[in-house]
Amino acid sequence: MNTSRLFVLVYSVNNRARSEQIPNKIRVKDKVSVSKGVGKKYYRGNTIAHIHFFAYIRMEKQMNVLVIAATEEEIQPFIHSHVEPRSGIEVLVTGVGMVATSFALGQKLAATPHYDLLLNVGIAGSFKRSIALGEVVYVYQDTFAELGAEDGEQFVDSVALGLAKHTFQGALAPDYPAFQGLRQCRGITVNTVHGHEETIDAIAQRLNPAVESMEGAAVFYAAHQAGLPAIQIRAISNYVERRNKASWQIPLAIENLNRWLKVFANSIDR
Ligand SMILES: O=C(O)c1cccc(C(=O)CC[C@H]2O[C@@H](n3cnc4c(=O)[nH]cnc43)[C@H](O)[C@@H]2O)c1
Repeated sequence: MNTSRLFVLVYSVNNRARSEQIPNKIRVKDKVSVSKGVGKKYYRGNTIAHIHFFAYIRMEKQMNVLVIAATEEEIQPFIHSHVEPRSGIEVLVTGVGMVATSFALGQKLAATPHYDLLLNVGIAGSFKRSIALGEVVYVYQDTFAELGAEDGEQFVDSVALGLAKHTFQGALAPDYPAFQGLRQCRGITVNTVHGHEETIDAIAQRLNPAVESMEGAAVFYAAHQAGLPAIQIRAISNYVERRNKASWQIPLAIENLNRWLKVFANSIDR
């Protein structure tokens, strides 16, 4: 259960009653300069006000999160260990790639549009050797990297063509321990995983992404269309390089991703 605190302050200034709701403790401390007791006086701007009533209310609200993954394999440990109906977490397995993701998520949101957060999780490739294999990262922006046209050697993106937006932002992370200390990365989403030195150099020069997946931008796009916040969390399974599947560390990435998911679920389930 996600809880939030609400302060209700009823006070009078020059015998005229006023009230306000103050959504967290810090702001109360900021605003109430003398005391929070009934009958006490405190300063509001230049005016002395008289407090009649001060209540501290603990509100409880279920936060509904849709966790979206391309394959069941990527979130199997989490599915089996944690998700309970009361936690407010639902899982959607879409299939690999932006087309499968868009269709599955579009269908889901048409049937159930009530989510507070869409959370895209999965493994991903990294363009940066400074990111360790297995590291869990927060992808704050994602681009449909192939959306556009070729003009000889040049790539003309869909915005330059006047056809479509190609880059979408994720939401700001909630103030949960799970998000603290995560590396913030820019991502690209592709149909064809980069595996050729020339195209890897070209995309690094054009967009300088940190990570690559096959679904991220599709989730951000769907969230944008539906008016819902979306967050993308990826665990790095491989470097983007000439195809070398033997060096991919999928089990490590899945293990770390699922450990992160547990911490996240505990945050919203408190
Ligand atoms: O065996 C291969 O060559 C191969 C080619 C494409 C994809 C795969 C996967 O197993 C990907 C499944 C899943 O993982 C994400 N992912 C992981 N690494 C990358 C990457 O370097 N570039 C793009 N996506 C990646 C992706 O989101 C898929 O859903 C194997």
